Amino acid sequence: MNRRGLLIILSSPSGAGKSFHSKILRKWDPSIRFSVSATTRAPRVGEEDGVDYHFVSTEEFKDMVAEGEMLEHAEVFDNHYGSPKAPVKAAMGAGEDTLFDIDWQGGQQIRNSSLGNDVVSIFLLPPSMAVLEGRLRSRGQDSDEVIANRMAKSLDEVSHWAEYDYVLVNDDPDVCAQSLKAILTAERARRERQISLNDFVRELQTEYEDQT
Ligand SMILES: Nc1nc2c(ncn2[C@@H]2O[C@H](COP(=O)(O)OP(=O)(O)O)[C@@H](O)[C@H]2O)c(=O)[nH]1
Ligand SMILES: Nc1ncnc2c1ncn2[C@@H]1O[C@H](COP(=O)(O)OP(=O)(O)O)[C@@H](O)[C@H]1O
Repeated sequence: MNRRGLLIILSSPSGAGKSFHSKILRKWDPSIRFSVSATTRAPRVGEEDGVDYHFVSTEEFKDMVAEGEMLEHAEVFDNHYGSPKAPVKAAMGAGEDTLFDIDWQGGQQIRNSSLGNDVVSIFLLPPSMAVLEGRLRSRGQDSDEVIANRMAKSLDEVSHWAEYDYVLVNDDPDVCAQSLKAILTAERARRERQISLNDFVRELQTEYEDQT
């Protein structure tokens, strides 16, 4: 039996390194599908529609929610963000893992949904607040005002760290990437084992029923 794909949720305050590590993970294992969120935020330089995000109007976003097309959705930094449901169901059915770069609200909604048992959630912490601000600045994508807003909200996001299965400090990028790969390798093995044990226990039951 094919295993159902895992839902890998990566959260952190803005600038702590979700996009950076999500790209490394997908390069390491190209079978990992990235959940392309819909957002009402304006595209950044270099972001591609349909690849980094589906950039939509507020009206389009609200229609998607009303039609029940979102697995989860939330308002973050005054914009709407949501994860379309259909690609996630397709990936799970095909036994492939989906990676989400979403905030704590989205993580909580998926964990509390009927797919909660399929979730592996990881929270990234910055090594310090000064480094976090430095990363937001060095990314060179956001205005001072946007950076100040993200810094002001970063500790709200951090306050949810204990809701996650794993928490990593993203200091040395290679060390953090190795930890992420180790987590996925172990979680995948655990899931395979669960399936083979389920089958084995079913065989024991059949054997017993045949004998009695
Ligand atoms: N709940 C939810 N949050 C999302 C989704 N997509 C992105 N986010 C979060 O929205 C926040 C802002 O994302 P973005 O504007 O790309 O900024 P960045 O995190 O600084 O790169 C981040 O915390 C993302 O993880 C989504 O589909 N659902
Ligand atoms: N461990 C790290 N050391 C140094 N720079 C990093 C590290 N992780 C990420 N970065 C850089 O910090 C900036 C913010 O990271 P990003 O992945 O865009 O954050 P997020 O997606 O969480 O908002 C990017 O320029 C990225 O290349």
